[in-house]
Amino acid sequence: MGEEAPEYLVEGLDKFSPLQCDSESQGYQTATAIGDNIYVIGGSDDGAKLSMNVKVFDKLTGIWSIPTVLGTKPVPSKGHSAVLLNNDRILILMRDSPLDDSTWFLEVSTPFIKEQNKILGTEVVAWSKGVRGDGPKPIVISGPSGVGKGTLISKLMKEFPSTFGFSVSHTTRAPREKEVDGVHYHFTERSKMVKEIKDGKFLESASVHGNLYGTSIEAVEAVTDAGKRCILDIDVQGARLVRASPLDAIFIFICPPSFEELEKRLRERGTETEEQVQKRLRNAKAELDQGKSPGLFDHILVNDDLETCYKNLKQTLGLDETADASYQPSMKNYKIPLCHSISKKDQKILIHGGSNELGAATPTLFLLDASLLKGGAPGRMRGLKMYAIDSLIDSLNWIEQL
Ligand SMILES: Nc1nc2c(ncn2[C@@H]2O[C@H](COP(=O)(O)OP(=O)(O)O)[C@@H](O)[C@H]2O)c(=O)[nH]1
Ligand SMILES: Nc1ncnc2c1ncn2[C@@H]1O[C@H](COP(=O)(O)OP(=O)(O)O)[C@@H](O)[C@H]1O
Repeated sequence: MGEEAPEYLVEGLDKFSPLQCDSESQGYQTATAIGDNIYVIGGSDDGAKLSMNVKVFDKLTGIWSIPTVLGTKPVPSKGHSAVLLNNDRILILMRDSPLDDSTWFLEVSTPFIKEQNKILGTEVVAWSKGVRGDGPKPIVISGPSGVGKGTLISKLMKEFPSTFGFSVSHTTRAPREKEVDGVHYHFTERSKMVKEIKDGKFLESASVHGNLYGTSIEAVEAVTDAGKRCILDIDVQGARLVRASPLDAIFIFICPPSFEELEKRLRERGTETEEQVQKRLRNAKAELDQGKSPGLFDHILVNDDLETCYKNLKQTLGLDETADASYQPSMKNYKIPLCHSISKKDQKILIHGGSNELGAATPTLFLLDASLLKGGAPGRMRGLKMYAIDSLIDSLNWIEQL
C-alpha cells in the first residue's frame, strides 16, 4: 500500500500514559500490536473526512491489508484512545463522546472472529458497542406456525410500547395482505439475502416452510439502540443458532393445547393456501419435538386460553418487577474527556481527564471495569461497568484494592 509501518504504538499500559490532547495528529489514528499484526484504527478518508477504518500491518511480511469489517462501526469523534484487552480485542474510547456512545470493541481474534475467518476465507475484524450494565436480555419466542406467537407479541408490545421492540426479520416469502414491509418483515429477494448472509450481516438464518428467514445484526441493534428490550420471533433452527451465538437471550417456546387446535387456528387465520397449511402442519410435528430438546428453551408456555398464556408470559418476563433493575444509574450527561490519559490494570481502566474544563459539567475521572463482559460481536458487548470518581487518590487506592 506504499505506506510506512506505523511508528506510534499503544503498548500494554500499566501506568499512566501521557495526557493525549493532540487530536489533530495521532489522536485520530491509533496502532495496537497483537502478535505479529499491528491494527491501525482511524485516520481520514479522501477529502480529510474522519473515519474509523481499520487496516492491518503484518510485521513479518511488511504488508498492509484491509480486513473485512463486520458490525456497525463507531461514528468518528474528536479522536479516540485504544486499549488492548485479552489479546483478542481492542477497546476504543471515543473522545468527547457521551458515555453511552463512548465505548466500542474491535474484535480481532475472539472465537467469533476465528469462526468468521473460516467461513468467509478472509481476514475479519468486527465492531461491537459496549453497553453499561447487563441490560435486559433479549427474548426469543419460538413455536409452530399458528400457535399464537404473533398474537402474544403484539399484546406485549401494545401494553409496554416503550419497553419492547420487535426484531424485524428478513424473509423471502411473499407479504400477506396486512403485512407492511419494514414493520412485520423486510421482504427481500433470495439472491440478495443469500449474499447478505455470506457477507456476515445476519445473526442467524434458516430455511422455514420453503422460504428463507433471518435476523440481521442490524435488526437487533436497532432495538437495543432505541433503549428497548428486543423480541425475536424465530423458528426452532434459528433459536438453536442464537443459543450458540453470543446473544445472551431468554428462550421461550409456545405450545398449542393440542394438534387439532393448532390446525384449527391455522385454517381460521386464512392467510395460507391449503398446500401451505399442510406443509406448516407437517413441520409443526418436528418443531413440537424439537421444542422439548434439553437445554434449548428456558420456558415452555401452553397457549390454550389466550389471556392465561399472556399472563404467564408476563410473569415469566418478570414484568411485575422493575424490568430495568439491572441498569446502572444514568450518567447520560457525562462525556469522556476530550484530553485524557489512560492506565490499565488487568481489565480495569482508569480514564484521567486532567483538570476540568471551565464549567464542564462532567467528572474528569472514570473507572471502566471490563472484567465481566458478556456478548460481543455480532451485536453488543454487555456488562461494562463505568464509575465516575471524585478524586485521583481515591481511584488509585481503589485500583490497588481491585
Ligand atoms: N430462523 C428464523 N425464523 C424466523 C424468522 N422470522 C420468522 N421466523 C419463523 O418463520 C416461521 C414462519 O413465519 P411466518 O411466515 O411469518 O408464518 P407464521 O409463523 O405462521 O406467522 C415462524 O416459525 C417464525 O417464527 C427469522 O428471522 N429467523
Ligand atoms: N389462545 C388462543 N386461542 C384461540 N385463538 C388464538 C389464540 N392465540 C392465537 N389465536 C389465533 O390463532 C391464529 C394464529 O395466531 P398467530 O399469532 O398468527 O400465530 P403465529 O404467529 O404463531 O403463527 C390467529 O388467528 C390468532 O388470532
